[in-house]
Amino acid sequence: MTQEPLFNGTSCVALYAATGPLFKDTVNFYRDILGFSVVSEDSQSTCLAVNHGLESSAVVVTLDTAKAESPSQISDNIDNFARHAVSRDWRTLLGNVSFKTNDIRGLTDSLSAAGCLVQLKPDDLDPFELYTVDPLGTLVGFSALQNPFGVAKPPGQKPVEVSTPLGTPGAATPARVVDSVSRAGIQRNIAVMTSGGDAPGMNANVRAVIRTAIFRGSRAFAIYEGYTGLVRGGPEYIREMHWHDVRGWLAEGGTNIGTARCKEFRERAGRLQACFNLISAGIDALVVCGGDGSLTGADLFRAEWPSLVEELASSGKISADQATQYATLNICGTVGSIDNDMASTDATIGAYSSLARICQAIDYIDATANSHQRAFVVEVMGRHCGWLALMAGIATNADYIFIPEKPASKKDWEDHMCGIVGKHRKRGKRKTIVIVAEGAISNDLKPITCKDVLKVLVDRLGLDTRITTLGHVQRGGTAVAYDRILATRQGVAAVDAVLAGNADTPSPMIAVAENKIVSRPLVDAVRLTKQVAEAIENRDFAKAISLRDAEFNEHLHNFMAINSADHGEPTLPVEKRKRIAIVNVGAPAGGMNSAVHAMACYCMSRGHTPYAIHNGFSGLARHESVRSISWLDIEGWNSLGGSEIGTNRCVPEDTDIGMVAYYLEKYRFDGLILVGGFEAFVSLSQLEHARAAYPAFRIPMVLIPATISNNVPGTEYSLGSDTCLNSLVDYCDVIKQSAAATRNRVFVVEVQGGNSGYIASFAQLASGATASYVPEEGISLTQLEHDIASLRESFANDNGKTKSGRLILKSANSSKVLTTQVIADIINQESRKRFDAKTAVPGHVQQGGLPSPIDRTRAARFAVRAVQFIEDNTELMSGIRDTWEPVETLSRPEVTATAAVLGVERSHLRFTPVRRLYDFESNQGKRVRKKIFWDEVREIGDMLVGRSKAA
Ligand SMILES: Nc1ncnc2c1ncn2[C@@H]1O[C@H](COP(=O)(O)OP(=O)(O)OP(=O)(O)O)[C@@H](O)[C@H]1O
Ligand SMILES: O=P(O)(O)OC[C@H]1O[C@](O)(CO)[C@@H](O)[C@@H]1O
Ligand SMILES: [Mg+2]
Repeated sequence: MTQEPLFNGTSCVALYAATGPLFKDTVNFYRDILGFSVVSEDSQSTCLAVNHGLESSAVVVTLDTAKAESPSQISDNIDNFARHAVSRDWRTLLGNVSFKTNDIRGLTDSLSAAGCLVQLKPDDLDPFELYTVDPLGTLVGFSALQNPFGVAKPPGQKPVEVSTPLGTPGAATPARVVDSVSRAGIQRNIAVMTSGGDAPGMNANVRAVIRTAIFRGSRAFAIYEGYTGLVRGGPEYIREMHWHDVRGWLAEGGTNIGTARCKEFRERAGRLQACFNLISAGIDALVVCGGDGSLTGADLFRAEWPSLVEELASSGKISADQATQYATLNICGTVGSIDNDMASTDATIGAYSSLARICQAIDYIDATANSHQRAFVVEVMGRHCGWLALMAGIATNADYIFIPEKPASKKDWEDHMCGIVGKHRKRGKRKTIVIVAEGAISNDLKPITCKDVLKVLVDRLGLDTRITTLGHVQRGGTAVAYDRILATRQGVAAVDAVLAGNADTPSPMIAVAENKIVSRPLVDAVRLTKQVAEAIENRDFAKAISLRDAEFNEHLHNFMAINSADHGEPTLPVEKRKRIAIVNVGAPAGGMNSAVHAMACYCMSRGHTPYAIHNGFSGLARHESVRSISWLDIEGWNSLGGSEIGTNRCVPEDTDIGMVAYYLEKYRFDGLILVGGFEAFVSLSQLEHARAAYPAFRIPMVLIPATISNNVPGTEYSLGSDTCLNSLVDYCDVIKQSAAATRNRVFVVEVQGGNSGYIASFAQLASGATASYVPEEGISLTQLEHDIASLRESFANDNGKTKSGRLILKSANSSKVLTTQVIADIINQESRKRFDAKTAVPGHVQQGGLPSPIDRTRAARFAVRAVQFIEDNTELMSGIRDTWEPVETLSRPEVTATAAVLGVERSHLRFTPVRRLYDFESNQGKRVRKKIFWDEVREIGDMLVGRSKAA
C-alpha cells in the first residue's frame, strides 16, 4: 500500500475506483495514460491522484461498469461525491468535448452534444456543479469550487491542503476533519477491536477510536469478530473504516464490529497467525476493548510479539523489511465488560449500563414481591466478580447478596441470611430481595445457586419464594450516558496513547479513577486481576477482597452496615452516639432520597439517632419540621426520585437564621448534613459564618452536593447529574430518531443547568450532537454561522441518504437574545430550504424519574462518608463550642475544616472547607464554581462530530 503524501498545492485530481469488471482497465488507463499515481489500494478500491498544478481540481469516480448502467448507482455516486468535484480541461478524456476551465455552463451543452449523460446539481447552497460519465463509464464531476474539500470554510480562511490520501477520512467527512488530517500527515494504521462478552458502550468506544485516529491523521481499521477476526484476517475481518462508517453508533447497544470468545487465540499458533494478519494488513497499532480475559490475551500478544515476528521472518512468511517495520506492536486496552472485574480501573465500559438494567428489573420485581409478600432470589451476571451484585444490592436496598469475593461456609451464610431477612420481615418489611452473583461460591469453592438460596428461604423462613434469572437482558440495550462518555473518553485517550507510544513504552490500559481518565500499565492491571482469581482459587478470600479496589471494599462495607442497620447492638459505645440531622436544599435531584436513606441506616448501624428536617430551612424556621427517622418509614426510599423530606431553595439568612439556630440547639444536634446544590452550598457558608454568633452552628456540618446542574464548588460530581444526563440523553435519542426519520431536520434542544454548561457539554458528548451552546461561552454570531455552515455541509453530503438525525444543544442561559426559538428561526432562514429546524424543550423531565444506579450508589457512599465526617469532628467541636474566640478560633484550619463540601475532584473523594470554596472558588453572582473542568470534554465532543470553532 503506497501512502506518500501527494498533494501539496491546493489543486488535485483524484480517482476512486469501485470494484467491477473493468476495474483494472480503468485504473490502468488513469495511471498509464493520464499520469495518475496510486495513493492507496486494497482489494476493494483504488485511490489515484494527480497534482495538475491548476487553480482548480477535480475528483473522478470510476463506476462499477456493471452498475454504471443503473441510474440509481450513478445517482448514488453523484450524491457521494457531489461535493468533491472541480474543473479541469478534460478534452483528452472526453474526446471531442471542448471547454475552458471554470466554464462549466458552456461545458454542459458540449457534453450533451457529445452524447454524454449529464446531470446538473446547481442550487442556492452549492456552487455550480456538473456530473457526467466519461467514455470509460467513469463518473466525472466538475465544480466551480476552488477546493472541493473545504466547502464549509468561512470566507478568507485558507483552503484545505490535502496532503494525505483522499480516501482516508472518507466521503462526507466534515471539513474540519479533512483540515486536521492534512495538517497531521499520515501517522499510523490503527485498528480497533472488541472482544469477550459484548458490553453497552463498546460502539461508542469504537466510534471514538476510529474518529480520533482519522482526526489525528491516521488510518483507522476495525477488526471484526474479536480475536477470531484477528486470527482469520483478510479484508473480510480487517476493514478500513471511515468517518461516516460509525455515524449513529453512540446510541446503539452491543458491538457493531462483532465480538467473540476465540479458542485459537489462546494458543500460540493462533497468535502467530494473528500477527501475520496484522502485518499483512499494515496495522501498526491495536486498541483492544474487552474484559479481563481479552486484555490478558492482549498483554500476552504484546509480550510475545517480537518472537512471533521473528518466527514469521525466519519461516519466510514476512520479509526482513516487514520484520523491521513491525518489530513492536503498539497495543492499548480500553476496558469493556459488564463485569467490572479488571483491576486498576474504577469502572469498565458497560458495567453501569448493565447495572441500570438490573436495577430497573429489580425495581419492577419489588412491586410484585411487595404485593404478594414474596421473596425473590435474583441471579445477576458476574462470572468471577461480585461488583454487579454488590452495586445492585446497594442501589435496590436488597436484603442480602452473594458474591464470589466474600464466601462463607454453608452454615454461616444460611444463618446470616436468615438472621437478616428474618429481622427485616419481623419489622414489617413485606418483601425480600436476595441477589446472587452468577459466580457466587461458598468457602469450599462450591457454587451457591439460586435454588440453594430459595430452599433455605422456604425451609427456614417459610417465605413464598421465586427465582428470577436476568440473563443476557443485562448486556442488552443502549449504553447509559456514563458508559457513552467513559467509552468515548477512553477511545480518544487510547489513540493518543498509541500515537505517543514507542518501542520502549509499556503498553497502556486506559482506566478511570473517580472522575479522571488515566493510563496505567496493562501488564500490572493484568497481573493484579490474575492475583484475585488465584487468591479465590487458593481460598485466600481476605487477599482476594483486599486486591479488589478500595472503592469495592468501601461499597461492601457500606452495604453490610446499611443492610443490617438497627439490627443488633450498634457498633459505637453509647458515649460516642450522636444526634445527626439531614436536610435537603434546592431543586430536587436524583439521589437525594438515596442519601437520606443511606445516612439514616448507617447512623442506626452505628448507634446515632438520625433526624430529617422536612421542607428545607424554611420548614425548620417556620414549622419546626424536625422528625426522627424510623427504619420502616424510609424503606424503599433509596430508589425513589424527588425528595421525600421536601426541598426548596430557601437559604437560612432568607428565612430566619436565628430560628434555624434555635431549633438546632433545641434538638441538640451534634452534626448537620446538607444535601443539595448551590443554595445548599450558600446555606452551609452562611451557617459557618454565623458560628461566631450562634453556638448551635459550632458542630460539624457537611454538604453532599446534589444538583442536576453540577455547579457546586469543590466537586466535579453532584448527585442527580447522572440521572439528569440519562434522561436528557434518552430524550435526545428519541428526538434524534425523529430527526433522522424526516432526514432533513435539526432539533434545537433546550437544556437546563442554570449558568453551568456541564449538562449540555456532557450530553453533547453522549448524544453526538452537532454543537452545544453553554453559558460559559455564550453564543457568538460567528459561531452560529459556522455551525449552520457545518449543518449545510453535512446535509448536503448526506443528501437524504443517511439516517442520522441532527441535534444542537442549547443551555437555556447561554444567550438572552438568541433564544432556542430564535436559533431555530435563524437556522430555518439560513438553511435555504435544504433542511429545517425545530425546537425541543425537555424542561423538568431532566430532573429524571427514578434516580440512576450511579446516583443511588454514590449517594450511599457520600452519606456514609458524611456521617463519618461528623463522627470524626464532633469531639473537636464540642471541645471548643463554649470557649469560642471568634478571631482566634476561626483562623484555625482544623476548625474551618469542620464545615465542608464532600466532593470528587479529579481522582479523589475529598472534603474541602466551605469557607475556602466560597471565598475563592465560587462565582456567587452566577451561582457556579469558578473552575470549569469540562473543557476537554467539550473539545472531544466537537472533535468527534467535526465541529470547528470560530476563531
Ligand atoms: N490467557 C489468555 N491468553 C490468550 N487469549 C486469551 C486469554 N484469556 C482470554 N483470551 C482471549 O480473550 C477472549 C475473551 O476472553 P473472555 O471470554 O475471558 O472475556 P473477557 O474479555 O474477560 O470479557 P467478559 O468477561 O466481559 O466477557 C477469549 O475468548 C480469548 O480469545
Ligand atoms: O454470553 P456468554 O458467552 O454466555 O457469557 C456470559 C458471561 O459473560 C459475562 O456477561 C461478561 O463476562 C459474564 O457476566 C457472564 O458470565
Ligand atoms: Mg471477563
